[in-house]
Amino acid sequence: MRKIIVGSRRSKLALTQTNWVISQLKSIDPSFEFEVKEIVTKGDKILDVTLSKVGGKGLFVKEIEQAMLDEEIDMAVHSMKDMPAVLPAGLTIGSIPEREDHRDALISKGHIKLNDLREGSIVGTSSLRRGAQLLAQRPDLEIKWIRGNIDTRLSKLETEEYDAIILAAAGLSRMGWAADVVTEFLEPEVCVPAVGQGALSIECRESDKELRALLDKFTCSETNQTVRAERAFLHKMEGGCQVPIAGFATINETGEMELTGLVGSPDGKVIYKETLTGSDPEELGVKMADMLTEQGAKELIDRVKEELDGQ
Ligand SMILES: NCc1[nH]cc(CCC(=O)O)c1CC(=O)O
Repeated sequence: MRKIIVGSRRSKLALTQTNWVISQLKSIDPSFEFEVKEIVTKGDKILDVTLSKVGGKGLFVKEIEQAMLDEEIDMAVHSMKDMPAVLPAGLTIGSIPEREDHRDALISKGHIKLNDLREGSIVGTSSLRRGAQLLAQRPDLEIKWIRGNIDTRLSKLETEEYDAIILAAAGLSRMGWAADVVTEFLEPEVCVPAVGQGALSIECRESDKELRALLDKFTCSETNQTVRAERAFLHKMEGGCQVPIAGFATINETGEMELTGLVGSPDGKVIYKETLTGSDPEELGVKMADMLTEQGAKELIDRVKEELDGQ
């Protein structure tokens, strides 16, 4: 019997996701055994700085990937949103399971909806993407950075001066908290989700054929396609998470893929946003990036990056 060592961050969300994946894999093939090994990443240790300033996405996954290359662990479950565009040599995405809720969720004191928040309300988010899109609709709001795990952020809403916070619906759903805390789910028309939001990425060694055969059975073809289109867009834009970038794809009634891409300025004053349809995920993502670039998105990204570097 093969025993799979699964590396996981120590946060409640990471462990919940990891254990959920393990239970699903066990029901697909009961002949595998699993053991969870907790790993504390740099991203978990740095809690008081903006994510974009401390090195972005890679932060949460690098150490886990090293452990996988060193064969200390065999696989890891990541939030797709936290995955860098390019994987280290020797590793692969073995599975992309069906996507959870893709939307952002507003959680406010007194359950006041976005449009009804009083003028000047303070909204907590550490995401430039969320900040820009909120400000585009409600320039009067004050965006205040907030860091920490989901539970930390929820308690900060209670104890600090925030009127509302925005979190990914998926994380709240996986924790079983969504029904209790969410004031309003923000549809993509209101706030385009982060690339890969709500999806998971199961990473393993490229050479691990046995595990890959199992993981392959757990892949959702629709999620795989749509996330690939979103990630191709993100990769071509070269934005990282230092600039407000959003991307969300679905498969519509006619079976065609529909991708919405967005690039904006952090203050929400400039927003480039388009929706395109197509069938090849990578082609569609690149087409979106080219289109927004033509409109001026690339210059905006370079300008925003320069401003951040100068801080
Ligand atoms: N930025 C951190 C992060 N990475 C993944 C999730 C959970 C949601 C998901 O799987 O997309 C969250 C929390 C959040 O954004 O509220």
